[in-house]
Amino acid sequence: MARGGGGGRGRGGGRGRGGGRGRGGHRGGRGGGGGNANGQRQNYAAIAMRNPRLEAYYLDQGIVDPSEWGAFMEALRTPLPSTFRITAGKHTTSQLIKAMKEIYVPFLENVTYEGETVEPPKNLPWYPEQLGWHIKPKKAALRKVPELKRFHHFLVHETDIGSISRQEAVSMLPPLFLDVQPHHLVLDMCAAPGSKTAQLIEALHSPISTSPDSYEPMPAGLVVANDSDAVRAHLLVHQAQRLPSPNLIVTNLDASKFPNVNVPWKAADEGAKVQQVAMRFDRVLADVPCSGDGTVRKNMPIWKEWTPNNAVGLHSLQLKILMKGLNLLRDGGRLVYSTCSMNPIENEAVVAEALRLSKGKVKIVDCSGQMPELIRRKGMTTWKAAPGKGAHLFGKSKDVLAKQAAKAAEATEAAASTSASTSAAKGEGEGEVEVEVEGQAQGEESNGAEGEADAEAAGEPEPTPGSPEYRDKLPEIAWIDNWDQLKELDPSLASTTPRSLWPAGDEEELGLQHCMRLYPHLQDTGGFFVTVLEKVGEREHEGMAAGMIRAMDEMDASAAQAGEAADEAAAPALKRELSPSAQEGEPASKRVKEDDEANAAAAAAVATPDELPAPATREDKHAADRAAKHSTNDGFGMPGGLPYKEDPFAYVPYTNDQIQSVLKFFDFKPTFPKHNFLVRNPEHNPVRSVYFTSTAARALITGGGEGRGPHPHMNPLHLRLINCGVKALGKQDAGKEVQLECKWRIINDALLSMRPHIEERSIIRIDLSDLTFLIANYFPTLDRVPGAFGEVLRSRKIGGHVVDVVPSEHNGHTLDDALSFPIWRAANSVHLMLDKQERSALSFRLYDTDVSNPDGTRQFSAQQGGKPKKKPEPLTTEEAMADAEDAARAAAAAAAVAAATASTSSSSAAEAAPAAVTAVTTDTAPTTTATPDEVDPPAAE
Ligand SMILES: C[S@@+](CC[C@H](N)C(=O)[O-])C[C@H]1O[C@@H](n2cnc3c(N)ncnc32)[C@H](O)[C@@H]1O
Repeated sequence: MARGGGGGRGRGGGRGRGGGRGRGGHRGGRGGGGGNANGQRQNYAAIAMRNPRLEAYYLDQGIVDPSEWGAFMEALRTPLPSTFRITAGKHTTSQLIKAMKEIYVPFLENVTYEGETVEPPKNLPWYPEQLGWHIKPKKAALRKVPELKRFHHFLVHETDIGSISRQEAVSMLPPLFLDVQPHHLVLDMCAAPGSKTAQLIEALHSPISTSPDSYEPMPAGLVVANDSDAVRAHLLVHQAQRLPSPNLIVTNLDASKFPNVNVPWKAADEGAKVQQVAMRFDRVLADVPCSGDGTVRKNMPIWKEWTPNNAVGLHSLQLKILMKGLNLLRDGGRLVYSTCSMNPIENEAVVAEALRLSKGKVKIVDCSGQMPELIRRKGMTTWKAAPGKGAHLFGKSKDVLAKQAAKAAEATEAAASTSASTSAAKGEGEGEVEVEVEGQAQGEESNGAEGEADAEAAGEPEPTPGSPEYRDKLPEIAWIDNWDQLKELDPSLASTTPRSLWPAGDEEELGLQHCMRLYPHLQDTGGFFVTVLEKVGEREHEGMAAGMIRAMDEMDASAAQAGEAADEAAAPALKRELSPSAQEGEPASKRVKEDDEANAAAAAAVATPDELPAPATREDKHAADRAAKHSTNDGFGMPGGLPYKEDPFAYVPYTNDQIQSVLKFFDFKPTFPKHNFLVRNPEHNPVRSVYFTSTAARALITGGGEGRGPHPHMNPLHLRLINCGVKALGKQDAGKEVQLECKWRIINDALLSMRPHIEERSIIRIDLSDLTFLIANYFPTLDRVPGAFGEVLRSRKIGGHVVDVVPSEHNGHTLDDALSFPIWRAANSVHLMLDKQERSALSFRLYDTDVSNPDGTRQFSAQQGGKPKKKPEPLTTEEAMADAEDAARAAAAAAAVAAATASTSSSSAAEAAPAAVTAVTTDTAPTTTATPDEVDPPAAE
């Protein structure tokens, strides 16, 4: 098998490749450096995969048995396999599983690269329903070996349209342990770039514990995905478009200050009244910012930047986020705390303190019986802390003093036989020979690689990894026994160091052994930590989503009644307004003034302390936000006090004439949640695009009281809401001459949620040959559309329609499951509302070629994977890996296009072999980054 990067002890040897970019971010690493003890610059690649301080730290911590040390370190120095998940709940799901097992695995069975057999893709044994996969070949092999290249193109394409997600194996674990059900309110506290959010959305719509194909278009629950970094939060919005869901809300807050928000809620009891209640979540994911040393296999700069201090600096924030998550969890609810760090300071120490602070209200769940194929280690019940940079602590720490005394004795003995003294100590203690200590004394941090390099240069035999002799060659770590000792040594440092860094003796009692540690050498993954916590209470409680929906239903019903009554009452008033004689001599200006006063009084009456009584004018749409920023409510706050700049989120009354035209033209059933259309403009009117959310999302967005200025409600301000739901309707211009009954078309992203609510009589049924015609032809004139489909089309009104493609055969190709698509029937032509890439992906799944492209090659969007609004900030920790994947993906895609364009023949074995994949059918709602709005408005006729 070709293992990327080879094995061995990893001292240099040019393995420094792949992985993330050189970024500090939340890791807190210093970067830079690269000079050795003699001031010479070292080759980055030569030191890229070793860090003696990291080894010393983790050997001392005892994170794995010393006998495993060699395997552990070797795994850390070996590139990660590529891993991916097949998206659950899509119509593609079972077909893609089938394609992997029956087509790609056999197809890739006898592939060799540089004389070695390449292992075909394998299932991740612990991932449910065979949805998780990994493949190990080197990236170069993916580019050079035709069979692998072919497979890679398939992965890239399916990833772009959301049928496959590339994600590190261990990063897939937290959502699985969270056990999300369709009725759950889920909070993803630190969500960007969103790989776990995608799993949460999938689980909400299609719990994989049932069937991977079961899909609920609009479940009762909700996923609130939050990230404090505005650019990354927008990146998350962008990523989430691959899995469009009316049940997703994206917010941009410091998770440690996530506010309590009120939502309308009604108990199930008969006669219960709608109340405003603080929202509590059934499930919370706290995948917190961390030092990320578990990602070192992909994130090479960590080798260089790692210091014990990175973890110490994050501990308090991690604890605050976890405590906030537990506060927001309902009784009986479940929270998963995870990091991609192996450091107990960021893991067990945080969980232990949260349990202590929760005073018996929270417990760790023993998940050892779940996913038995997942090889994991128990949580640590004791650990050490090294909170300072340390030079001054070194001389005084008991542990270090004892070791230094021993070393000094050894050094005296050695001095008799040799005068060689390589890196002379200039620190405080005699015999303090570590180069790093010298560096620290000057206020610098070093990873200690220099000392090791010196030893290596001296040609000494290498001791067994993990042995005491091995440890002796590594630098000392300035361990401090407890907070009191730190206070003695450095009162100032102690004043800023939390006591919770150290174990308190109650760790086993707290159940920390039930935390789960994943190490790279166990199942060829990254390093990871995951713990499942449960708040004491009734586990199977229905949660709040059902009550929120009941409340919305009741309020909608009363609003409808009130509306009817108001209409009746308004009729005479309107008449009076229109009749000069009815004004009874009262000047109009007086009436306006009185109305204003009455409105102001009404507004004051509903204002909560959160709401500020400064009505903003339409022009100054951020006034409310600026005012709110100065309020005491943390929910408005952002690090740096950035103003909230989003356009308003306003639901459109279903009585609106545009919405009415949509409901009528598309023939929506009474079951359709017609109150859930939302717009994003100050006028609160459908202008260009209309969005659609679930009812629980509407409850959250419209809760929190009446807003000010353009913002109709307060919760979007409290939450710094940046995105919700799916884009559902796009306005279509059909030219001046054409009178449209309905100017709106359904956007493909939302069709999956809307299709079940459209009357069957309005759906146009077509077969695979008709679909092929639509894929292959852009804007064919109506007279060219063949058969019964052509006849039906010509009889339909101009406007948007929905076609169902029924299971059928065409030219030896089979469509197994029905598909639905939006089309636009223009005056003289018809158009399938999919962009170029969606057509291409669909066509490939159906026919293994692109029938919309004359040369049959795959077509990618101009911007691979689309483009976020702004250039994203450098990514940190584990998702740097995902980012690296993305970069690789983009490059591979470009290479694929170039290669495919250059290739004139498809007769190679690689091209021909997976033809059987044509049995694979497509999903009902393939998604892309470009909406039909942007790609292909039908030509004006
Ligand atoms: C480990 S990453 C999350 C990865 C993500 N869960 C995924 O699976 O794609 C940590 C995230 O936390 C965010 N973050 C850092 N500090 C935060 C805070 N105080 N509140 C919320 N998010 C924070 C970072 O911007 C980063 O996106």
